[in-house]
Amino acid sequence: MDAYDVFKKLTKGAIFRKNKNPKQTLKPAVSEDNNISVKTSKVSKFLNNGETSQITLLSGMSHEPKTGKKRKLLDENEIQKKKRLLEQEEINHYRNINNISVVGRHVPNPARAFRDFNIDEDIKQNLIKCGYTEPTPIQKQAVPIMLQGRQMLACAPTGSGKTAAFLVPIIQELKGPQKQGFRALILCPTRELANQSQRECMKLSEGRGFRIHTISKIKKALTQYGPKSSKKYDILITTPNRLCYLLKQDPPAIQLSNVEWLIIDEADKLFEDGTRSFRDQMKEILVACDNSNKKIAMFSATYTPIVAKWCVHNMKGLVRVTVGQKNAAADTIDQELLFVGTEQGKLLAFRDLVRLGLSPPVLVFVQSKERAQQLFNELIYDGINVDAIHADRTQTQRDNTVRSFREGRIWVLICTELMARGVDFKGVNLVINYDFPPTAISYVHRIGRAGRAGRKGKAITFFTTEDTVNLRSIAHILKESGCDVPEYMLKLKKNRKSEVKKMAKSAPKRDEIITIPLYDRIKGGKKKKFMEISKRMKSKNTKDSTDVKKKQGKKVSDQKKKINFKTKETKKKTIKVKKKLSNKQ
Ligand SMILES: Nc1ncnc2c1ncn2[C@@H]1O[C@H](COP(=O)(O)OP(=O)(O)OP(=O)(O)O)[C@@H](O)[C@H]1O
Repeated sequence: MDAYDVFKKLTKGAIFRKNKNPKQTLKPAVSEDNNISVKTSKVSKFLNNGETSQITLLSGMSHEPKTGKKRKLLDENEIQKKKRLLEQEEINHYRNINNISVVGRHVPNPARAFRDFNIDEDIKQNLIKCGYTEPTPIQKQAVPIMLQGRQMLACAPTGSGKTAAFLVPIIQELKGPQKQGFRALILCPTRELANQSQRECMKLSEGRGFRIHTISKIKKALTQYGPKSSKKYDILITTPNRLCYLLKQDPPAIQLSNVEWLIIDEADKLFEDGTRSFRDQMKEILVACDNSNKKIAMFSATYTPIVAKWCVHNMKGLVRVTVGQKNAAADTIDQELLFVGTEQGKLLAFRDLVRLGLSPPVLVFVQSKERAQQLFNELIYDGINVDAIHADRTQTQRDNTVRSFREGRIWVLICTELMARGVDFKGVNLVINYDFPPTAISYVHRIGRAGRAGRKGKAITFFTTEDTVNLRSIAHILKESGCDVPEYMLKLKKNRKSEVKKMAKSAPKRDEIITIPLYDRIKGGKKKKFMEISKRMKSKNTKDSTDVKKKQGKKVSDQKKKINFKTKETKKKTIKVKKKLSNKQ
């Protein structure tokens, strides 16, 4: 068999086509392509030193060992490459153990300690003065990103230190006070949160002399920030509502052209759709911040696709950072769902909790300001130091209540959704959702008022037969956090989107929060008594029976009088409470 026969046998069935691109020929013995050289070098590892140096890999391809300078360079490159790979692996591992995930190009490495932050010494000292010994995971990753001037969307659990994560880079970047007007703008959904962030900013920037403003008096603000003002202010922390009011003046009562950093705290709330939508206000503010070097960073404990989509389309070089699971509750909170049957059952359950011993401070969430007032009227006579905070109270009243709660003069604070986001009360031991939260996201924020900064907390959520719409999704949040949850809740049917939306927009109608008046409670017994009497009357049918009837009738009418008196008493009690409240206000 000659060579031709062997070739024919070996290529039996193979189809040969003409090479369409004759330029593409097999690469020479040692390719310049890195991949091949890496592969070949791997092969060369198996050879003993100085052993036959030429290996034929494929017909026509061979590995020629490099000599001298060329070889050294190649080895050096390889070492560098391996080093980089190892470093990246280490960084990934560090991110994993801190539950940090990032999406974006060339994301800066997370810092391990405050000393790794590329910031001035005085800020590091201020962090230590605040009692912070180590950065939290979101601070580890977000601070280096913002210090590089990158735009960011950050999502990290409630109470995980997001405020300092955006304040530290801003303080570093702005360096010191200037007369250029506001250079950083921080938007928050409520004034309580704005005040709180201002306090944190003052602590972290101590010694720098920044003028950090919140808009507390709108009349004063109308003249304070106009074009003719001294512009001696640096950082503005406010709600979109107040800011838009100033922007709408003709000419605008505030200039935002020098804003370098725009921070949107509780971003998903500020991008929420609705009747009193923040979204339109956000548009106006973004137009007013017309500095071409402006950078945006958004922070929240929860995430909605709308925000992510907006960021992807509008923020160049965006980095997305997530700590832990998206939209999950902080793992320091022990969560419980408590079935209370009916509205009346809620008061009984609450009083039971008090009887067993509550350890203040406790936050109680209800769905409306009316219900906050109703619950307050009930609890004020239970000997608990209680107060209520809601949008109908003046700002001064709200500030006083928050201060009293922080200082421990109020043990139980009844509040509405107003306090669900961002507000940081140190040491809140227990959150009670008296009314079921309107959405799973609201649940995460409400219960997030407990278990902050690594401390333990508890959350109890009452639910009745009416509260089925979000039960399943909230039950899943409990499960993901490792809390006990009955299996049937997880298997509940998924609700229609329209139902979920309806629930989020308007709270369900609920019976008034009031202890059933004595009159109503006796009513059932009274009926029973009448039945007994009439039965007896029928069986005896005697003159005596008429006497009994008269006697019983008299008793009942006496009782009625008493009941009337009691209901009058209850009414008086309510009037008293109302008077007390209006005096307080
Ligand atoms: N590095 C740190 N070490 C210890 N405590 C910290 C650290 N950073 C912040 N804190 C504290 O943690 C608490 C929660 O911080 P912060 O209010 O910023 O949380 P958050 O993530 O914004 O929460 P939310 O999503 O509810 O708004 C605050 O009391 C703050 O002082």
